[in-house]
Amino acid sequence: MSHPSTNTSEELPAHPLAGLGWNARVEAAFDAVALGGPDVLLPARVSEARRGAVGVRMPNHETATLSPTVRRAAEADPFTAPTSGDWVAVRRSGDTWLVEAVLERSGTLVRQGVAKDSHDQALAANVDAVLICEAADQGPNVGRLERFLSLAWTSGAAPVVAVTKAELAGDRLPEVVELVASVTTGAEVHAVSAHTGLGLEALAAQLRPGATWVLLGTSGAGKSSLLNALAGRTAMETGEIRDDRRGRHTTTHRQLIPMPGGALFLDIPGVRRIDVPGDGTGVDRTFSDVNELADRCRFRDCSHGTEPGCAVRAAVDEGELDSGRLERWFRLRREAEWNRSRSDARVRAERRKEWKRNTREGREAGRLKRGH
Ligand SMILES: Nc1nc2c(ncn2[C@@H]2O[C@H](COP(=O)(O)OP(=O)(O)OP(=O)(O)O)[C@@H](O)[C@H]2O)c(=O)[nH]1
Ligand SMILES: [Zn+2]
Repeated sequence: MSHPSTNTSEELPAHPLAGLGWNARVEAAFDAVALGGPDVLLPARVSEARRGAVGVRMPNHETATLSPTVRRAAEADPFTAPTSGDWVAVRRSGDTWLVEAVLERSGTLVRQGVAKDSHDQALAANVDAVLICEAADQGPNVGRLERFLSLAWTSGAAPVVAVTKAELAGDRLPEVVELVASVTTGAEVHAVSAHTGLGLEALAAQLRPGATWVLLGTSGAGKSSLLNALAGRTAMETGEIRDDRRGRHTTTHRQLIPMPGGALFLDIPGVRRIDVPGDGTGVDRTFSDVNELADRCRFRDCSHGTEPGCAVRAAVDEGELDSGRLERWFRLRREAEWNRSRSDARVRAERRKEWKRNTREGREAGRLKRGH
């Protein structure tokens, strides 16, 4: 029996933000911006990003406006704008809250900027795990899965794959799961059904307290249904409800959704197009099996075409590597390369602009060009 005066760590009250994923890393990031400054800053977590403002939990729901510094930084590079899941430092100013800083992120899901001059966008920040949903009755589409996996791995968060609507696959389920598992190296695959409850307990056991999750998957993959089944309540609207309300005004509602075991789900905007990030690490990780083979090729710079001693081609010939997977690896690597070159081009263009603004030569160049 514990005595009231014994003050063991178990008896310390939990941090008021513990239920929102507050941990030692975030605390250190907060201290780095909050200590020593003239203002009293408080930590808060972004549940919903809007233009010029954010919905936050601290832990009660509040709205916070972006401070001029944060707004200017977001205008210069939208990637730095506070997004769902971000931890921010806020300050009371009159009767509003001001976001004074966005704390250092870990696990950021990136929407690759695709236009030549476009910036990457942060879809969700401080994500620990990504739950990728692929419906059992529609394929599965392994190419799409590899794209989602690349996106997840690049973020630094750990992917888990849910083969949803598992009961619809009937006798084919083992075959479907095997196909999914064959392209899911280094991540768990769970066959689940929101309707029958199949696999939910095993998946729920993965949702560790304080961990932040994001759902990825195409529209209709069963993400909302799965989330509701795991939560044991209606936390997100499913397809049927939305169809009922079609035509009526709907708000996009982004939230931090608490789960029974203490994990959180971030409800992020649907990812329609999945462009592989220019940072190729996610593609490398997704295709780690192919990369391991490539390490055994005779030539370091083997293109896995017609070179002698190519371990990758040998694996295809021996039936150990699916030729379709090899083709998809080539394609995603090319795409990542292309996206990287585009963002490099944007950075170069911005540096040139900066140089023109800041240097005397630049000003002179401008004057010469204008002819006075
Ligand atoms: N048979 C069966 N149907 C399911 C299951 N889970 C979801 N569905 C159905 O699949 C449809 C789409 O489910 P949602 O949960 O709305 O899918 P979503 O991925 O959230 O869709 P978006 O919000 O558009 O991205 C709905 O009609 C669900 O009833 C399941 O386990 N079994
Ligand atoms: Zn090779």
